[in-house]
Amino acid sequence: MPAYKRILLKLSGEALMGDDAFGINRATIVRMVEEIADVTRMGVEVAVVIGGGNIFRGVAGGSVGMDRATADYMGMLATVMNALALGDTMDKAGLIARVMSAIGIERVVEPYVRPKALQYLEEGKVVIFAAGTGNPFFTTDTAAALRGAEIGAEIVLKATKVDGVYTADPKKDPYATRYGSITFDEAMGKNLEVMDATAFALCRDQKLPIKVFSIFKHGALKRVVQGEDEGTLVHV
Ligand SMILES: Nc1ncnc2c1ncn2[C@@H]1O[C@H](COP(=O)(O)OP(=O)(O)O)[C@@H](O)[C@H]1O
Ligand SMILES: O=c1ccn([C@@H]2O[C@H](COP(=O)(O)OP(=O)(O)O)[C@@H](O)[C@H]2O)c(=O)[nH]1
Repeated sequence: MPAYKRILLKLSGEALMGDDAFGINRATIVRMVEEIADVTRMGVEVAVVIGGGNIFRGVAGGSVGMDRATADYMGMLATVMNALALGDTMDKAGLIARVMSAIGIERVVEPYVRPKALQYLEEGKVVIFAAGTGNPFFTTDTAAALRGAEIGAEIVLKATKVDGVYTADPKKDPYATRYGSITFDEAMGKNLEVMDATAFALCRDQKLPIKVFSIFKHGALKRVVQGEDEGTLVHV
C-alpha cells in the first residue's frame, strides 16, 4: 500500500547526466522512468519538477559575465528540454505524460494551468512541470515546493545525488552524518545547503514535508512512496 495518494517528485537535472559530462544519459533516464512507472502502478498520482543543471552546466562557460536574469532564463529553457526528453521516455514506457511550462512557449509545450494539471493527475497522467517557477532568481527546488503546494501533494520528494540530509555537505566533509529526520527550523538554522532556503521556507509555511533521497539507489523511490525508512524526512 502506498503511503501517499499524490506526490511531487523533484528530479535533479544533473542526475540525468549519469556518468556523462553533461546532457541526458539514455540508460539513466530510462531507469528513472521505470521507477516512476512502478509507483504509478501502485495508484499514486505523480507530478514531476525537473531541473536543468545537466544542460546548463554544459553551456555555463558561455554565461560567465552574463546578466543573472538572462542566464536564469537559459537555465529554465534547459529544464524544458529535460522535460521533453522525460515526457517522451515516459510515453515510450507506456505512461501518459503531459509537459506544462511556466514560460509561454505554446508551440513546444502547453502552458501551466493549475486546473488542467489537477485534471491530468486525476486521470492518472504524469504531469511534468517545466521551466521552474518561470522567474529568474529562483530554483527548481523552489518550483517543486510551489507546485507541490498548488496541486495539494502530500509530500515533496527530492531525488538527488546524496541519500539524505547530512550534518554538513557529505561531498566536502567525510565525517558528516545523515539525519533520519530533521525539522525545517533546524535545517534552515544550520544552513544545510541540500535545498535552498526559499524552498524550505515555502514548504515549512505550507506544512508540506520533504523527503530527500538518492536518485542513484535502485528502488528508493518505491520505498519512499511505501513509507519505508529511506532518506531523510524534513518536517515542521
Ligand atoms: N547538509 C547537507 N546534506 C546533504 N547534502 C548537502 C548538504 N549540504 C550541501 N549538500 C549538497 O547538496 C547537493 C544537492 O543539492 P543540489 O545541488 O541543489 O541538487 P539537485 O541538483 O538535486 O537540485 C548534494 O549533492 C550535496 O553535495
Ligand atoms: O524557477 C526557476 C527555476 C530554475 N531557474 C534556472 O534554471 C537553472 C536550472 O535549475 P536547477 O539549478 O534548479 O536544476 P538542478 O540543480 O535540479 O539540475 C537554475 O540554475 C536557474 O538558473 C530559474 O531561474 N528559475
